[in-house]
Amino acid sequence: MATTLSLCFSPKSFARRNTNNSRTRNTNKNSLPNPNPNRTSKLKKQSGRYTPPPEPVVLPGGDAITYTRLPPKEEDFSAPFSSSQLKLSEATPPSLQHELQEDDDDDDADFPGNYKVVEVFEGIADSKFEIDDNEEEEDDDDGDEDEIFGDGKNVNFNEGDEVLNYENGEMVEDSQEEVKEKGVPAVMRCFDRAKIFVKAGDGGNGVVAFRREKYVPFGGPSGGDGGRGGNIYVEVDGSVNSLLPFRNSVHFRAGRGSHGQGKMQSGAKGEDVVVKVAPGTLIREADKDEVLLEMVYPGQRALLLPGGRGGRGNASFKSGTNKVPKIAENGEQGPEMWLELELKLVADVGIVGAPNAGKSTLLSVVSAAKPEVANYPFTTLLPNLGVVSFDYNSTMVVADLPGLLEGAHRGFGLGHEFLRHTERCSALVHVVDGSSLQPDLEFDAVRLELNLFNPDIAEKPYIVAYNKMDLPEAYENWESFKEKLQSRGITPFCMSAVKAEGTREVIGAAYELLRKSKEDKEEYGYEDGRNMVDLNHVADAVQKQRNASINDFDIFHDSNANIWTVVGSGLQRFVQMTNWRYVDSDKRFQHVLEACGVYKALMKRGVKEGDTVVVGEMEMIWHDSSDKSGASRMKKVSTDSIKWPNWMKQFQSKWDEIEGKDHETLPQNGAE
Ligand SMILES: Nc1nc2c(ncn2[C@@H]2O[C@H](COP(=O)(O)OP(=O)(O)OP(=O)(O)O)[C@@H](O)[C@H]2O)c(=O)[nH]1
Ligand SMILES: [Mg+2]
Repeated sequence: MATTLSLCFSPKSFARRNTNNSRTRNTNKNSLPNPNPNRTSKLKKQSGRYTPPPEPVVLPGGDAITYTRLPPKEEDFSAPFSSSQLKLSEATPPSLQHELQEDDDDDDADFPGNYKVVEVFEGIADSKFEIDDNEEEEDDDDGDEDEIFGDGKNVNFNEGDEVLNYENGEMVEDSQEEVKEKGVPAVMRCFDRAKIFVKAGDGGNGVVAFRREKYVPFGGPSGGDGGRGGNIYVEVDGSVNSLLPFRNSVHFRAGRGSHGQGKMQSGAKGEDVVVKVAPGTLIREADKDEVLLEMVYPGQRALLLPGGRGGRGNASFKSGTNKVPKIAENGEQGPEMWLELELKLVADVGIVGAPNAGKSTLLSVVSAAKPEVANYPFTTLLPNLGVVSFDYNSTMVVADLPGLLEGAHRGFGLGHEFLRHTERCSALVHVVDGSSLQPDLEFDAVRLELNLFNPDIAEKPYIVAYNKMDLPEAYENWESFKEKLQSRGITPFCMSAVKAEGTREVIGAAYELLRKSKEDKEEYGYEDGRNMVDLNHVADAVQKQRNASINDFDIFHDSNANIWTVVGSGLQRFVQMTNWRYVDSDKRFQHVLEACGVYKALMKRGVKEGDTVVVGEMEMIWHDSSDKSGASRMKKVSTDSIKWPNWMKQFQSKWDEIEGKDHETLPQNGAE
């Protein structure tokens, strides 16, 4: 029994696909003129709906990519806190705002590019910036997307976009999750996560052209291939130390390859796009846990998404049996994805402890960093980094983190915002305030918080530094504290950070832990980031999927609706690259389906006359041919039985209207 697939698009199903599937529409866009010339202006109107974001606070010296500290805004501190949380207005002396402002100026001198005194990345939250993802998705599906690059209008806040709920002036705590974000005034939130959209360039289309030259009769096919689409790279830029630039640029689209031209001219390659990130940026696919890339060392570069291949022109289809091929391919679509970026400090040692324990004081005496030190909790609002150098060759980066409160893992206080930065540290220094009422309980409470936040952090090697030994109450409690810890197998250090006594021993011990952990890592060949992993593995995976054989496919049958769906990435790519404008495309399509065994497999599974068969974005009706001659199946397919998809006709009439009729008529099947 001979068999064919009739290319009968049902207008209904096409309409459905057209709205839901951007790939379908892109294909049409490539192959047909824009039937709606007003679309560009509509787009502009859409983007005009967004209220332009207010100018962020920018440090002197041009575009700031790093905030040292933003001046607190009145409204940020006016939010009521739950009773278990510390009220910042109480804890912060009135002069703080002024001091912070002064600090800004001082710190600027140290930027960028060293860790001397660096406090990192802070975002301003403003509900005006809220744009839901769907809206962005809509923009993405727009036909004009290739021309838009980092439009600066679509802003996506992950940390700062929370809208707090208040009832009668009281904050409504719906769930534990919400508590986490509500405890922190917006101005203190750390802009260390960002969501961006990346899309590699589509390949340019190949064209059908024939050589026409005087004295050269039958010049033959001369349609050139389309150019390759641009690639998306991710690169670590040492001069960037926050994700702040992604507040304004959310979309990164590489250029599309140019279309081929006559006289065998291939299209130009699309422009590459390099996304620059700060050292210590983790990249995940949005809403997935797996880390795709870990960008640590300045200069590291990863090919993330390779551009689509250019479609072949008709010159490439010339063969012994077909010397005048009227066929050319669409360019391959460039892959696209939403990414989540997360910035983690690249610190070797993290200083943790309860608020007011003396963490910042310790950092200030062991490094050149000048963090804010004051006698009230939550002096440190953002992590501070300092470089501790023992000699020329041995240095380490130490991060002083905001104090941890009981319940920090659930979001109380500020420390939870930054705990994730310690995930990357090799060792911790746990500072205990010796002058507190019960230092050992304070110690246990902080350890518990670390454990509850992430057991991996609690398992890191750590030093216990009992501080404020110059105060009598601390001195008195030291022996009992030491004994208690020793009975648990921990040997604590004592120090007076403010007098810089005992601090060298503490930091020396931390360095020892660090050195040991580095040695362990080197054993596993993990240390040199440049050789650590093949950073192109994401692109390789994309490429592998692209190179999937056309013969690898699965068939799914929906017996209720009599729909057969043929799924295979090779086949789907083939369908996407088929340019239905050209006469020979349909023949080739039928031929390939037969050659790769789709017909055979369908018949084996029991496909019947009139069943719907879906391959990629094509929907077809199965047609059993009654011709039983011994000729090959493809020959048996009468060209009359092949119908152009309905949408071709619809668009042809629109095109006629727009162009005023007198253009080259689309070739009709069977017209040869
Ligand atoms: N007497 C004495 N006071 C100290 C010592 N170390 C720190 N302090 C004081 O303790 C207070 C808090 O010090 P910070 O270094 O700001 O404490 P912190 O742990 O960074 O506090 P937060 O950033 O708020 O979590 C300041 O007034 C310091 O001067 C010490 O060894 N002896
Ligand atoms: Mg501090």
